Amino acid sequence: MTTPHNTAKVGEIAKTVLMPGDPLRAKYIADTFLENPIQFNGIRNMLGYTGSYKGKQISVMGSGMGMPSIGIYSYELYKFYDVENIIRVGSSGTYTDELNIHDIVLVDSSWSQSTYANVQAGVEGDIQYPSELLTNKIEETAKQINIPIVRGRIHSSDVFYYESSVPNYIDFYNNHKCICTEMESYALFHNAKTLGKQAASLLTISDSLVTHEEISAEARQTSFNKMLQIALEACL
Ligand SMILES: O=P(O)(O)O[C@H]1O[C@H](CO)[C@@H](O)[C@H]1O
Ligand SMILES: O=c1cc[nH]c(=O)[nH]1
Repeated sequence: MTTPHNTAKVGEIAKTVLMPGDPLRAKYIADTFLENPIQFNGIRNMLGYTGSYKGKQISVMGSGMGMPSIGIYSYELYKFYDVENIIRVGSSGTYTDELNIHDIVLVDSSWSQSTYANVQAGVEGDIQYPSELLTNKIEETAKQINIPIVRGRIHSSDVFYYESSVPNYIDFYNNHKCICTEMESYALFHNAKTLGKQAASLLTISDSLVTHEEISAEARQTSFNKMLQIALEACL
């Protein structure tokens, strides 16, 4: 079957999907790391590809930005395409000067003010967790290939640009123990749990809320190879 957002037929998407927010990062991953990638989706330019990595079939697809967007794409992958594992591979802004640009964060919980889980399934609470098994596998893989990562709680926000009249990153860091921010993991983790599937999230620090240092839009498409290597190796 196809969906309003995905023209792939069942069987064209692998059991494990790497999911960056940016569809052009999905194309970069397919072009750089997958053998014989075949594009399965282009609707709304939300590019998706299936290819092989060291002999294993893996798919990669953009999620778009924000929880409504990853909510749709991840739900369809799990529910209609028999996908078992989704590993988000995202960019993130750090809330602390203990993290530097290009550091890699493995999410072990996501705090959010989002209503996604409540609206979608009546679930209360402001924290969602990734799948322990998949997250532990990613952590072990990073150790094996000697790429340092930091495991911690993150903030999944509905907002990128805040007014100064509302609490800022200092509050999210001090009072909610979030070390960095992005915009999708909370909804992804909720969908996975609700549908009995696996999800994990790896993030590369692209900018700092503390120092205002940041990398370019182009670098956010193409400079995350270490994080991608961890995610791909963890699929094997
Ligand atoms: O780089 P991606 O994976 O899109 O992730 C982060 O970047 C976007 C904001 O610039 C949001 O989607 C946020 O979660
Ligand atoms: O969601 C995001 C991603 C990167 N940097 C931010 O400040 N927010």
